[in-house]
Order: sequence, then C-alpha cells, then structure tokens
Amino acid sequence: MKDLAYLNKFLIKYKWRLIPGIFFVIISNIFAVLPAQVIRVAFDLVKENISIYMLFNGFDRQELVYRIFGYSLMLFGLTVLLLSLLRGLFLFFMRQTIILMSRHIEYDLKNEIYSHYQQLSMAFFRRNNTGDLMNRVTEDVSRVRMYLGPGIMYTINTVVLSVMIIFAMITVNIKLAVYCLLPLPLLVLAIYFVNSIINRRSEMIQQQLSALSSLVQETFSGIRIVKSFVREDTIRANFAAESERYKTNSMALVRVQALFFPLMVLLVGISTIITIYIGGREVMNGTITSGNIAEFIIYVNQLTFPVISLGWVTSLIQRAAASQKRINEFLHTEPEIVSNTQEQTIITGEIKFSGVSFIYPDTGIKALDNVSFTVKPGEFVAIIGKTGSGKSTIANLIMRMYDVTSGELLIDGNPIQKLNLASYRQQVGFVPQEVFLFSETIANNIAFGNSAIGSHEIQQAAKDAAVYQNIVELEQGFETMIGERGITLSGGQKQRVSIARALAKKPAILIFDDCLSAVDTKTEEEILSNLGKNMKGKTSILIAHRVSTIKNADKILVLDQGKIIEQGTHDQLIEGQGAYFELYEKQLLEEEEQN
Ligand SMILES: Nc1ncnc2c1ncn2[C@@H]1O[C@H](COP(=O)(O)OP(=O)(O)OP(=O)(O)O)[C@@H](O)[C@H]1O
Repeated sequence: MKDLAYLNKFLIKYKWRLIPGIFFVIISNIFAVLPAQVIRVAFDLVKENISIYMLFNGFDRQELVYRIFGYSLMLFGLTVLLLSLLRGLFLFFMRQTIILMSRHIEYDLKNEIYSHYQQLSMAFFRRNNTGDLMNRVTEDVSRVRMYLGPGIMYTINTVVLSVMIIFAMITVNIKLAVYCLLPLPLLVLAIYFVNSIINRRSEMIQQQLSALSSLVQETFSGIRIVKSFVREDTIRANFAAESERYKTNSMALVRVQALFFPLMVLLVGISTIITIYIGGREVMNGTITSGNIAEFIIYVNQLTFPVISLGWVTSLIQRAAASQKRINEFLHTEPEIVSNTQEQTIITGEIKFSGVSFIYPDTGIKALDNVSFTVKPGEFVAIIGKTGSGKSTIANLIMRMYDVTSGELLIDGNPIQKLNLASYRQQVGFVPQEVFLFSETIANNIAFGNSAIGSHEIQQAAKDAAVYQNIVELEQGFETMIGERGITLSGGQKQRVSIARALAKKPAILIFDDCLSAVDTKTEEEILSNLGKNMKGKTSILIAHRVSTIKNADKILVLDQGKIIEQGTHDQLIEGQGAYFELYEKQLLEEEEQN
C-alpha cells in the first residue's frame, strides 16, 4: 500500500477535481437514499387512503377521495422521478471530476515514466527486456488509473452510501436493521474471494496472451528463416499448443465468473426474505408500518452495489499497489550516466584514452584492458582486430554510453564526465554496427539528429554517403516510407542512409562502427573520399575488418583481447611485420583466391 503513496503528489496537483468530486458523490447519495423514504410515505398513504375510501362507501364523496388519492400518488411518483434525475445529474458530475482526474494523472504518469526511461543508461536497457519496459508504461499505469478513478470514486461512494443507508435503517428499527444486514458481510467476503480468483485467472490469461503474441510476432519477424528451414508445421504446432493453453485458462475464468452473479443475487435475496419476515412480525407488533418494509427492501437492494464494489475495490487496490511497486522500481532507478554541467562546450575533437580498462557491468566481461591512445583533431584513426576484441566498446565509451571502469577518457583534455552530455553527443556522429532506421520517410531518417536541417543538407548528406542516386530513383524519392510501413531497402542502402544520418549532424567527431561491410569496394572508396573532404579538421574513427578500407588512415590501432597490440600508419605496421602484417597478407591472399 505504501507504494501507492507515490501517487499522492498527483492527487494534490488535481485537488480541485478531487474535492468537488467527493462533494458530488455525497450529494448524489443523498438523492439516492431519499426516494426510499418517499416510497415509505406513499405506501403508508395508500394504506390509510384505502381505509378512508372504504369509509365513504356508497357516498358521492368516495369519487373525490379516489381522485385526491390518485393525484397525491402521482405527485409521489413525480418526486421519486425528480430525485432520481437529480441523482443522475450529480453522478454525471462525479464521473466528470474524479474519472477525468484519473485520466489526467494517467497521462502525467505515463509521461513521467517515459521521460525517465530516456534518461536511463544503456546498462538499464540491457538488463530489462522491451516487453517489460512497455508493460510498465501501459498495463501497469492502466491498473494504477483504475485505483485513482473507479477505485477512489467507488470507495467514497460505498462509504457514504452505506453510512447513510445504515443510519436511515437504524433510525427506523434497530432490530430489523441488524437482521437484514447480517448476510451482507458474508456477501463482501464471498465477492472478495471470487474476485481474487477472477483476478488470478485473468492474470494467467493475460500472460498467456502475451506469450501467444510474442510467438506470433517472432514467427512473422523470422518468417524467412521459418520458410527456408521448412519449420512451418512445427511453428503451427507450437501455436496450437499455446492457443490450447489460452483456451483452457479462459474456460476456467468463465466458470468462476458464472458463479459470481448467482451468488450475489442469492445473498441479496436472503436479505430481502429476512426483511419481509422480521419486518412483517414488527408490523404485527405495531412497532413499524408496512411502508417501512418497502423502504427497507429498497435499502437492502441499494446496499448491494456498495457491498459488491467493496470486494471489487479491495482487489483493484491490491493490483494497483503491485503495479505501482513495479513502476516505482523503474522510477527510482538512478541513471548511471549523468550530465554534470549545464554548460555547453564546443569541442574540437581531440580524444585521449589514458590507461582505460572497461568491464561491462551486466556481464562482468572485461572488454578493454589498459588501453591508451590519442586522436588529434582532424585525424582519421582506424581500429582493426578480431571479433570480440573490444572495438565497439571503444565506440561505446566515446559515445559515453558507459563510463570507463578505470583510467581516463579525455575529450579536448577534459574528462568526458565533465562535459554536458546532450551537447557533447550532439557533436558526435555515430554509425552503429547494426543499422536501425525508423519507420519513417528517408528524409526524416536522415534528419533525425538535427530537426532544423533543410532539404538541401539532407540531399548533400545522402550524396556524401553515396546513396543519393538510389534514393532519387525511388518513385517518391526522399519522401519514400521505409521500414514496416514502407519499402525495404537493401542492407547496403540501409547502411548508407545510416551514414547519411550521422553526416547530416555535421559532427566534430565521427565514428563508423564496422558499417561498410555491406557496401562494395567502389562505393566504400567513394564514401571514404567524401569523408576525407567533409571531415577536414574533424576527427573520424573507423572500425573495420578489411585492411583495404583503412590503408589511408593517419593512425591504425590493432586490438586483441581488449589490448592495443600495435599502432601506427599502414606502412609502419607493414614494416613492423606483426599481427597487422599477418592480417594484411591473409586478406591479400583471400582476395587473390577470389579473383
Ligand atoms: N553490451 C554489452 N554487454 C556485455 N558485454 C558486452 C557488450 N557488448 C560487448 N560485450 C562483450 O565485450 C567484448 C568486446 O566486445 P565488442 O563488441 O567491443 O567487440 P568487437 O571487437 O566490436 O567485436 P565485433 O568485431 O564482432 O563487432 C566481447 O566479449 C563481448 O561479448
């Protein structure tokens, strides 16, 4: 329950919706209780008037008595109608204030969680899967809203209505009140119990549904693999098995739900019978009137709803508390990578690794071991090495996706942690190893890092990335939609759009993480020569596997198992006849064999 206390700040923020809401609940309940009393008076009136009517038997006046009696009954009917209309009006106001408040808080909470996600670092996203992240913004927030809206509304309603009805009952006759209230606690318990079972089973159904949709999503994402490995039958069988489980769970839920309504009617029925039996005896004793029995029957039926909502609201609050606990877990996660200054510094692009070691926090893998090198502004540095040798890790550290475990990473002579994070990243262009493009137009994908960019600059970036020609050949050119909502670009085209996106930022530091693997040698040369022109005076780091790609670099770093084993220009490294030389020889041989 203490987890829900987090939401109090929102309740305070929206107090001018909550307070009138509570007020409307109270007024609507007054109008809910009054009709029973009007009906009691009407009932007693009927009884009295019948006696008077009988008295005038045989007289002309009997007709007049009949008419007056009819009118007064109609008046009572109209009063009940008016009271119900007024109740309805205030119920409307109650929903307009409290439910609307819950929707506002839902909106605020979703935004708060989402913007908190944006501040969290890579390690957090690696620890938690996407489904979980999404669930907390959607499913969990919805449950919390159920507490803030219907939960709060029905709790107040239940309390106010119960107090009013029980008070009205007791003022009429304590004995009758006690007897007809007796089965109600049983009803609360029964409903709470059945509701818990319903919730548990609904949860299982929800989980099963998630499993089913994940299976379908994965199957369709990997449909090419499924078809080429002829696994359609197995996939179909898996789906059937998951569906079967979903059906079994749903059936179990329907069985319990079927019990819910009859149980409720039974217990209310018992209360009504007790009211009539005990009430009848009291009428015979002369302690209450027959109108009171009618009044009590209305009360008992009116109490049904608060009693049901008591059981329902209790389980609803429990679920909301569990959801808020999950939300709080994420909201209280501190971002590991934080900006320590507001000051925005323009960088020239000098990068210095000084005895840097790095261990991935989530796996404990030591990816870099005492790495030292310097890249001067305007230099073109290449990194080469076997897979898993730590090349991408260097890129991750320069992007400050992680902080170094030991040693120092200096940008323009300042520790990277001292720079304003957003402003620094804004000045670094990054082309990741795995291309990711948004389901958007090509132009918007290229302009992603800089919303102020014009179409001329977008086109220039595409030209520099050697993808312009491919784009203009498309029917809608730069306005072509890509990804799930549009066409599929080839692997090499995607890589080049991703390069154009980094170039369009006009960065001071450009990092290419093995992103030329899917382009042919001629295009690769074109991109590199454009890069030479664009990055004059700026720093470029190119991670590659092919020696031919990096021959012209100002400096080449050779990595092995997280250590720099050689560094120098191509010619120096060839002369050194070390690991780089071996790699070069091997690749030359491979090329010759291919030709
Ligand atoms: N996000 C991560 N979390 C945990 N461990 C990681 C992560 N990324 C990489 N590693 C591990 O760190 C080591 C270095 O990986 P890195 O990606 O830097 O190598 P690489 O030289 O870029 O390889 P490749 O040429 O295959 O891209 C590997 O052992 C890898 O398993």
